[in-house]
Amino acid sequence: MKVGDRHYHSIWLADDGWGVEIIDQTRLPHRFEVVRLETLADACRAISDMLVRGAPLIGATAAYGFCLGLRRDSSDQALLQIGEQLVRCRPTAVNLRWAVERMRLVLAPLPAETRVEAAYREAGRICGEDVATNEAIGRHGVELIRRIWEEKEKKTPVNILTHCNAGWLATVDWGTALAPVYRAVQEGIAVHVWVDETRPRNQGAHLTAWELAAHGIDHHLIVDNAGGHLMQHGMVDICIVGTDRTTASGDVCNKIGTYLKALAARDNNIPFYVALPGSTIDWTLTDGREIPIEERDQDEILRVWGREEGGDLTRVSIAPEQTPAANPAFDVTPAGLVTGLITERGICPASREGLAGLYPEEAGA
Ligand SMILES: CSC[C@@H](O)[C@@H](O)C(=O)COP(=O)(O)O
Repeated sequence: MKVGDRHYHSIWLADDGWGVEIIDQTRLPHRFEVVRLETLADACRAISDMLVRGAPLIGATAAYGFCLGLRRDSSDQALLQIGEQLVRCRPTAVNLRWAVERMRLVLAPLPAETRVEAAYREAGRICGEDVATNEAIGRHGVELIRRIWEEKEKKTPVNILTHCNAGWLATVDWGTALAPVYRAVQEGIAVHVWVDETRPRNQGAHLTAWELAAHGIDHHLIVDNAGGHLMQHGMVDICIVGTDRTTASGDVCNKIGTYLKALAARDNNIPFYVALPGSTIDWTLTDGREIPIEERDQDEILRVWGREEGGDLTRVSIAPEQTPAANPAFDVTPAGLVTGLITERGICPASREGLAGLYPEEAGA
């Protein structure tokens, strides 16, 4: 999507054809910095330290991490070790495992000396498919927004609430939850987005707001606790969020705080949709409580990053020095609270039957 006048993807191959370039998302919105990855360790650090984040982009980075690792050693043993190292970087987003398994499956049968080239080809394919998938999510999801727009007789913008960042920065392009929003804007539908700040890492304030501002899309940043109030006062027409892992029965695991938004939406009869690519479905799980929830460093809660008036980036403490913090990074919204799942294959109920209808080959496997 757009950064200034240029069209960017969130990850791309450098001009030399082997280095990998990413946007350092820990520096946004204050600095736009491109970082070059040259080794498997670089890719692992980019994922664990969240220079890249968002389930689909984590998967894409892992695929390129595989390429970088294989440049050093493309033996059978390395193939296993690279995958294991990548999978350990972050536990919740299943796209990481999905990408690693896909790379292994393609590369394992090949002679070692041909693996590097094949790995780059496959990583490129994963990225290309991600763009097409998210574009399709946008095409299906926009119909929900259009329906509300027509119900409002096209008189006032459709108010969409979103949590965390499930925009183009979280994928290779387009985003999942924001793809229908971008599409709506392209089709001339008036939208306004309520952007949850998304403590503690503020992906809403730092990334979603930045993306929307760059595209001139009407939005307001709100604190995480404001959503329920806005819903009670008729100021939210629809919630659309992303997911890091969806069970075969439609439970969705997303950024911490998503569940509370789903509860408030249910209490206020507001449709609550989750947008996802097929690669985010974990067909091995039927109960969201089995999803591993990442526990991150307490520092993310106890200190906040910001820009001083002079322009320098700084970090300040916001709690007493002796206060410990607990930092679960994701929560699970049970399928019963989800109005529907927006996928690249269409929209379905958040249920085993709904998902099986769209992905019969996976559900039956
Ligand atoms: C299309 S992204 C869906 C999710 O990955 C997104 O909503 C999210 O929770 C990201 O969490 P993050 O911790 O920033 O990686």
